[in-house]
Amino acid sequence: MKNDTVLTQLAEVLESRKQAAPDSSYVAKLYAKGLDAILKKIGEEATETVMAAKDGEPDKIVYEVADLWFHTLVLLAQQNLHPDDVLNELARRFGISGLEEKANRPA
Ligand SMILES: N=c1c2ncn([C@@H]3O[C@H](COP(=O)(O)OP(=O)(O)OP(=O)(O)O)[C@@H](O)[C@H]3O)c2ncn1[C@@H]1O[C@H](COP(=O)(O)O)[C@@H](O)[C@H]1O
Repeated sequence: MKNDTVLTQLAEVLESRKQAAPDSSYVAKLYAKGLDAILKKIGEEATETVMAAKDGEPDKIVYEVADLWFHTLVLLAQQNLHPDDVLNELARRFGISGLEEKANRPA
């Protein structure tokens, strides 16, 4: 599966969990707990990412960044935002820097 498809399909699942009973799934439970609980998870996962990087364990870094990204995706959904909003912002920034790099390149 292509990586952008993973994000899109996961976003659809996260959206569907808004209609689910709180005790039916991890994400539904997190929505029910509210914004502060989601933000707390993001803080925890960010700290775990830092610790994994300090330990210098590549597999652990990937695992913790996946947890961090996942919980930021839950936040986006809870705020009625979509991963594309972030990807579009990154693309916009990349477009600007890409143009700057091109302008600075010798002809
Ligand atoms: N990608 C994930 C994913 N990554 C991490 N997690 C959960 O995030 C939590 C990570 O927190 P911790 O490492 O602190 O572990 P924990 O101690 O169990 O967490 P807490 O109970 O303290 O919150 C774990 O419970 C993981 O199961 C995820 N839970 C779900 N997904 C995806 O989200 C979809 C919907 O999930 P459900 O709503 O659970 O069906 C699933 O199909 C998956 O694709």
